[in-house]
Amino acid sequence: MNARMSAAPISPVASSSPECSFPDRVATWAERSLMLEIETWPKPGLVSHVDTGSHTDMDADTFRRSAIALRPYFAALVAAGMRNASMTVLRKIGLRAERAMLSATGGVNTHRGAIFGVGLFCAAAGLREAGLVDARGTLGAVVRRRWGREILAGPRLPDSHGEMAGTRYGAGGARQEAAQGFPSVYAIGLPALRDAQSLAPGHDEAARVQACFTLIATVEDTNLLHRGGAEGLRFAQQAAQAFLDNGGVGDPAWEQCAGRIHQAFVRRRLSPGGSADLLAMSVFAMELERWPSDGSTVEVE
Ligand SMILES: CC(C)(COP(=O)(O)OP(=O)(O)OC[C@H]1O[C@@H](n2cnc3c(N)ncnc32)[C@H](O[C@H]2O[C@H](COP(=O)(O)OP(=O)(O)OP(=O)(O)O)[C@@H](O)[C@H]2O)[C@@H]1O)[C@@H](O)C(=O)NCCC(=O)NCCS
Ligand SMILES: Nc1ncnc2[nH]cnc12
Repeated sequence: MNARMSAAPISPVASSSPECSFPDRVATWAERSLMLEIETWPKPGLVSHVDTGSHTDMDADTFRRSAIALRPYFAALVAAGMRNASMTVLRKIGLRAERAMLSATGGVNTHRGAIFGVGLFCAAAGLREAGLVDARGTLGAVVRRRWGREILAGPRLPDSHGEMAGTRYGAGGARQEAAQGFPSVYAIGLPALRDAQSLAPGHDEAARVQACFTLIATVEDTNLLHRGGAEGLRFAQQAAQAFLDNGGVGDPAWEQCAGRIHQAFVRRRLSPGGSADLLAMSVFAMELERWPSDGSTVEVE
């Protein structure tokens, strides 16, 4: 594998500075996870530091401005989790974050799903740090146990792309993924990241590409259903699976192969935004789910 140097420097995680609070440390990593997702190419149909994929209204800088704007809201979600806040409270913070996102992007929806998913992971990190739940549980398990029922019962956005995909195709979307504890992160994205990084240490961008394709091959992404219907979702999943069956990033010609698939998505205007968010969440979990140093294990359900 030959990794590509990121085009833009990623701000160093401030976790080493002693005066940095726990919410700030987690928010720094949440912002960095969104930045690393953008600094990954090729991601079929998606925006990266190389090109804008299937989009004409947003580019890498749009996402970077959004990620920077969201950082204080991720910190607020961590702090809310430390206070054992309800989903109603988290939702209010999330809606303020969405307004900040739209202000930073000139009205473009870059990260609504990521505000929800990464935001829930931030709140779960706070709840776990406060000792209010079993420290051995994953962030996903904490989300499922503490807020899963409220997420499913909570208010819905009747005209959202996700709701329309749910009504038309029966897709569970982001809400179902969250209520189940983000199985796509723990059973698909995170293992793919770890396996690829162990095969080729230091080639982190290639590992993120591998994880992205692995997610697209499996996730019922409502963005793909919104833009391409059931046929578009099937095309995307089969194309991603073919890349993996051919060896993924372990194949010497992987970048050319992945680039061709990227262009095939662009020709069809397909954009797996949900898989992009789940990739960012998998990167986030890589840091937050470090195996405890005392040798005990993190409970992965
Ligand atoms: C709970 C919500 C996430 C609402 O979800 P819902 O499904 O009702 O509607 P959407 O607004 O469509 O948001 C879902 C977004 O989640 C991502 N996603 C899709 N499939 C999955 C999946 N299987 N698992 C996980 N996540 C998934 C995806 O987000 C990304 O794509 C975005 C771009 O979206 P869009 O603009 O529609 O796509 P385009 O193709 O660009 O549109 P056009 O150009 O064609 O117009 C972007 O959002 C990415 O993040 C889905 O979009 C949540 O919205 C909600 O209720 N929020 C309220 C606040 C809150 O509760 N916060 C909690 C804080 S802890
Ligand atoms: N890189 C990306 N491109 C398009 N939509 C996205 N949603 C989240 N990340 C994205």
